[in-house]
Amino acid sequence: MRVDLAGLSIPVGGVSGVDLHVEPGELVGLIGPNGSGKSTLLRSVYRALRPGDGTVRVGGDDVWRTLSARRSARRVAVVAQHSAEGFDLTVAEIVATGRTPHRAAPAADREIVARALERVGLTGTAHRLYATLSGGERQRTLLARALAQQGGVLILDEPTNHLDIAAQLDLLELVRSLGVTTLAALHELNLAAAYCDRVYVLAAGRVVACGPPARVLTPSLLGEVFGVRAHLGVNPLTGRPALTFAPLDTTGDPR
Ligand SMILES: Nc1ncnc2c1ncn2[C@@H]1O[C@H](COP(=O)(O)OP(=O)(O)OP(=O)(O)O)[C@@H](O)[C@H]1O
Repeated sequence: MRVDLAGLSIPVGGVSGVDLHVEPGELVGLIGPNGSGKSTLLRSVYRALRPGDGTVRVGGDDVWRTLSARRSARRVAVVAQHSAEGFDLTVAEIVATGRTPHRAAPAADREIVARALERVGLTGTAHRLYATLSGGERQRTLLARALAQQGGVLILDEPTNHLDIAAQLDLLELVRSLGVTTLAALHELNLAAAYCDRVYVLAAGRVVACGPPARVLTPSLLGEVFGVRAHLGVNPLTGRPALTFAPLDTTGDPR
């Protein structure tokens, strides 16, 4: 399913005139400094924050003017920041809440929940309390809930926050392997560089660059937008683009 944002402006978050699209099956990263408008933009896509101007189309239909909240939730699923609810629920119960927008038979719902748990590798964890899980397992649970929603479009808002490096790589590998149309705000630029098909760079609410990471994440752009010195190379372990950074005003001497 395709996502198209045209002329999107959201005064409350400073987002202004954003054009962005995600092709079916693409993993697109949204990057930018703190406060540049990433979460605000995503919230308008998953119908939590009404834009002041412009359109958000998912699968060709206007999320705000044509689709009801329920129909929109059947197309767009989200793993948002601070999804800390559900501490007294089991993993399977949390994943089952992804079925809320649908009106399916209970047996069909159970089957879909089981499949979602299997896709994220949590089948054996289904009856554990969410509160007892590691950070990585919690994020995989929330991803399974989004998959159970069967939306066709996945929105991820900084999904790797607070995860250790293994859990970060594990989550992005998993998201990539799903092949679901995904728009993800990512703080960790090396994850964006390694896993995204394309990235959009936001600065002060506007798109300042977009394209494949190796073309977009140049030292001059990163200097301009993030105020750091950067080097774009190749990760010798994976062959994917990799960045290293230094503050703007240092010579490289760590003392
Ligand atoms: N409900 C609101 N009321 C007022 N200002 C808001 C509101 N929501 C967001 N903002 C402001 O809009 C700007 C963009 O915020 P947003 O959270 O979208 O940025 P972000 O790029 O996701 O930041 P971060 O990387 O820190 O998560 C910020 O200056 C923020 O303070």
